[in-house]
Amino acid sequence: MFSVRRAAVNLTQKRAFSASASNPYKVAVLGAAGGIGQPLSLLLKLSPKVTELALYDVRGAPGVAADISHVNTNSVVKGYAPGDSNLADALKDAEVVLIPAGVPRKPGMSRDDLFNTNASIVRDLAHATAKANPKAKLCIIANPVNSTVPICREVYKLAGVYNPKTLFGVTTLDVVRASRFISELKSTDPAAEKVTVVGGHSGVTIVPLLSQSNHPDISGEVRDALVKRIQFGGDEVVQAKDGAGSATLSMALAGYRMAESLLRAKDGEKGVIEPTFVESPLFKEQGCDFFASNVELGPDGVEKIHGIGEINSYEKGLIDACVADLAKNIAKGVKFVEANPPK
Ligand SMILES: NC(=O)c1ccc[n+]([C@@H]2O[C@H](COP(=O)([O-])OP(=O)(O)OC[C@H]3O[C@@H](n4cnc5c(N)ncnc54)[C@H](O)[C@@H]3O)[C@@H](O)[C@H]2O)c1
Ligand SMILES: O=C(O)C[C@H](O)C(=O)O
Repeated sequence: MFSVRRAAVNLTQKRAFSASASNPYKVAVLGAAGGIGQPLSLLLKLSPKVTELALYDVRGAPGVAADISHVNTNSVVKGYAPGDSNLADALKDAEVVLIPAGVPRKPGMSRDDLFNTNASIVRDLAHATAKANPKAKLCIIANPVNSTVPICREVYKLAGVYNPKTLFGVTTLDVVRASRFISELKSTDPAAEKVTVVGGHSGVTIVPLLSQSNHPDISGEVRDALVKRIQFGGDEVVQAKDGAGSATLSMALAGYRMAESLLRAKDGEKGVIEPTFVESPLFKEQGCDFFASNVELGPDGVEKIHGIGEINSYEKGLIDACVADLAKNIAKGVKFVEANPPK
């Protein structure tokens, strides 16, 4: 027991000292005191790539920052409450900005039911980012991602600073879940299970391409149940939390993975690929300016958008259902900003 603890402490120290191998990076979390924000910030504190952590929330961020700042890694943590130039200061010089700010679902709600509350929260935070630090890589976690990401594009366009390479909807949780669920089914190591998931981030817009996984043989009712579980995995957590919110801990891991991948790519690492919801040519003709697929990341953000690859007729049906819903979700976000531009 003692030696295990020693090993853990040594690992933390080693990580802290290896920070010099990477460039210094500031990361900002907006909504940092929430269910996702807190564990996400903790994981970022453990990253040797992050040298400064800016934690902003409408309530509680200074306390969360004070707490996390005691973790024994070298990065500096600062908490920011609303007022004066605080939000702009939190955003200034950040390489990556993550936005988990917004309300989560309760049982019986769809992600789209969050639109009325979260659209304006995301619009205003995107507006602040467009003004204070338009070059930051902006990662949107707040739901409904299918609409909040287009909202950010419209806000950036109005500010004259839109760059499609730096706007990301975080869909990493869908592939995290997919690899875990398939590993449970097949009794394998989830780390070895890579499942491509494309489309958007809600219900039928989440399209797992099992034919491209290690188990293309999964078929019939087993396949249908697995696809449904991946598409509606978020509901499992919402129901289990019974009114207390949605996925926070698995989402923190997924958000951390996305941020870390962006920093690795910024540091010049080649072949960094993440699934993410970005402005994409793949289904533009069908009304979907945004689409999640595997994206190769580079120092400037999006380097190359991968196509969806070969799919079977069952998956073609899933894509058709996805595109029909997704186009509406995207249009809803665009219309919201037209009618309610940021002030
Ligand atoms: N993309 C995904 O895969 C994914 C996964 C899980 C949850 N989510 C979404 O993430 C969002 C947050 O979930 P949560 O469980 O952390 O919720 P939460 O309620 O626990 O935390 C949200 C935080 O945002 C803060 N906040 C609200 N308005 C703000 C503003 N204007 N500026 C700054 N902070 C503000 C709140 O004070 C709170 O601390 C939800 O919309 C949820 O649906 C997305
Ligand atoms: O399900 C939710 O509402 C939260 C999140 O989008 C998830 O996939 O867990």
